[in-house]
Amino acid sequence: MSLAFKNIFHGYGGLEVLKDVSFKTEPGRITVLLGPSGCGKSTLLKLAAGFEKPVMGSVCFNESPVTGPGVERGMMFQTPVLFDWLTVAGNVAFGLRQAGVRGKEQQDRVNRFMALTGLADFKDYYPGALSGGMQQRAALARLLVMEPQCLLMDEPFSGLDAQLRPKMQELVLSVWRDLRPTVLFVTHDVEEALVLGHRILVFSKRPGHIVKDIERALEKKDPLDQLTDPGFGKEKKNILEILRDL
Ligand SMILES: Nc1ncnc2c1ncn2[C@@H]1O[C@H](COP(=O)(O)OP(=O)(O)OP(=O)(O)O)[C@@H](O)[C@H]1O
Repeated sequence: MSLAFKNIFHGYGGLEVLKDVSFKTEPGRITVLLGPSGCGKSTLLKLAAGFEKPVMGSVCFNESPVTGPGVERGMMFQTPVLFDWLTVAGNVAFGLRQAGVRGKEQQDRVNRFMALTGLADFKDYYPGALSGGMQQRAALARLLVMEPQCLLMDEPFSGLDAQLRPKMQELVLSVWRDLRPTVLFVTHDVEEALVLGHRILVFSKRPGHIVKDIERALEKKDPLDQLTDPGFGKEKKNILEILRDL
């Protein structure tokens, strides 16, 4: 269940985006990619998802080269990707139907992941009737129902209100406690990186490369408890200093 990036160089036309990036995620842990806008964080997720191939270097999942998208690596975007014409339950069931999972098994899996993401009472709602946070819950349920081993999360909460974000972060932590997926989470928010990350990789400005690899405790408290922890401010300051000096 681990992703390995080896000597990745990538760019678009004449734009150099990633420069010699190598790291391997720990199985069943949350690795956060943190860095300034445009340094290539989302590009790394696209390479992991198999949407693009690196110009140089390799991406492997469980020791096998990534050659294209696969259900074992599920991606979540900043804007929830939902079908407006299907109910929440219909959206969550969509991938299962495509995969030929039907009947009671489909129903059980949809119900399980709607409950896990706090959507049990919203199954007959259409996405347009949901708040942004609920839409992201539905997007997460839709991803989780396919039982991916690895979650690729590209700033999924950056469009949400500040008071909603700790709730969504708690959701990620509770999903992680239940299912222990390997998570690669992109953010440019230092607090979010600290709240979620078991490991934080800090990237330079473009062309992005890793400037700091920070290991953190495995046990994760509730986001609000973490934010008010006396040591939290010091860790945040250390990272902000790294980002300031880039
Ligand atoms: N398909 C593409 N074609 C051309 N340029 C691209 C493409 N995708 C990304 N870029 C450029 O590559 C650079 C890195 O983009 P990327 O989205 O990976 O950065 P990021 O670190 O995730 O930034 P942000 O935090 O702002 O989302 C940016 O300058 C972006 O404009």
